[in-house]
Amino acid sequence: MEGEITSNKAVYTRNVPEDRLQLVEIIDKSRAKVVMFIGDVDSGKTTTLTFVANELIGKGYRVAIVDSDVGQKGILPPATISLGIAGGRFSNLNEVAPVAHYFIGTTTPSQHTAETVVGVKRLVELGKSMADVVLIDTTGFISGRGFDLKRLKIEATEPDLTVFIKGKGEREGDIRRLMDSVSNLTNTFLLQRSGEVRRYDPAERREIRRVKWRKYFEGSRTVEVDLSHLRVSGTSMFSGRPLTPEERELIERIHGWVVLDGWKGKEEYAVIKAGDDGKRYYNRSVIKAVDFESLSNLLVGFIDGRGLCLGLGILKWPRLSEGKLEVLTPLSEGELAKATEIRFGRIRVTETGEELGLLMRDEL
Ligand SMILES: Nc1ncnc2c1ncn2[C@@H]1O[C@H](COP(=O)(O)OP(=O)(O)OP(=O)(O)O)[C@@H](O)[C@H]1O
Repeated sequence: MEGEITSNKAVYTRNVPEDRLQLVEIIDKSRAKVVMFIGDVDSGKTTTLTFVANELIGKGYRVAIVDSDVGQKGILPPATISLGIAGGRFSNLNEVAPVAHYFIGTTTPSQHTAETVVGVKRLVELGKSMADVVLIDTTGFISGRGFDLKRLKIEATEPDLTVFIKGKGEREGDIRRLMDSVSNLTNTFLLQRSGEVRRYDPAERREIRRVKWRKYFEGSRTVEVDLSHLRVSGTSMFSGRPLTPEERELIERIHGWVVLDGWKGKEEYAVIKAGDDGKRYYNRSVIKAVDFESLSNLLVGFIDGRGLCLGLGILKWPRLSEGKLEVLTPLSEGELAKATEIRFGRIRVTETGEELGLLMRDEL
């Protein structure tokens, strides 16, 4: 089973419906530069994209792939959006060499719409400058907020062609509505759903992710991150001025917390407190209280001066009084030296791939 799961679930196959060949012809004839693939969960998006990419490579195209399927990434690392350039034919997205990443910090885009759109846009632009055609893989999140997300991605990247895979059951209507709503922004093409697609339940999807996390963090080591050298983003912690002893005492007295560290921003406070007392009644727009435990094994990203993600880390131990973080990362000294920023994610995960939980966006 492990052998099967170490590769991505989508692999190259020629056993695809006829309309995929028609699609390749359209891309070739129209010289489409940006093509986005949309469909519901397990509808065959990645399998279709892999087929189309290989056909185009066979025709001599230099193909870039933007993998924005954050829940089931083919191009590592997980929880980012990645740009890869195919060096030649490939059977599996994980063979495509990554050239740039954008940090999302979690495996579901629902609370990170803005980051997802910005990331896809930036990597598509980069891909356009490096390849003849950019193929964009997306998540199967297409209803509710997912509907808006897909629309926004299309508005931002202006694909020459957007490929939809026919939905099944109630998803059929979602796909039709989405297609209608963007038909003034992009050319659209509706593909049949392959009879070969197979569904993966949440436990199987988690298991596939577990293997990928483990692969990414293999051979990692703990490094000391000095916060006086790196900017912190993705959280209201570590910014503003430190609390005065009086403020700390007052907050502790009012709320009955043990405050480990805290900062005063323009108008709001952020504190790290020991233990979760379960109290949620305080006004979070005034004070953001972070449980120390929720920082353990939190995913972080190392960001370079261009705002792109160099790689990931797992926060192992915040040494608050020293202004330092101990972070497990596979990045080399040379790569870490390019980081200007450390960004906080919203998933807790171990280096063996065990997902300990997602955090709400406003929790940090
Ligand atoms: N033409 C095909 N022949 C054989 N298997 C297929 C075919 N199309 C899809 N599958 C299988 O169906 C499953 C789902 O396909 P795929 O991973 O491409 O879907 P997806 O829409 O990209 O999924 P996700 O929602 O995770 O992004 C995979 O196991 C894949 O191998």
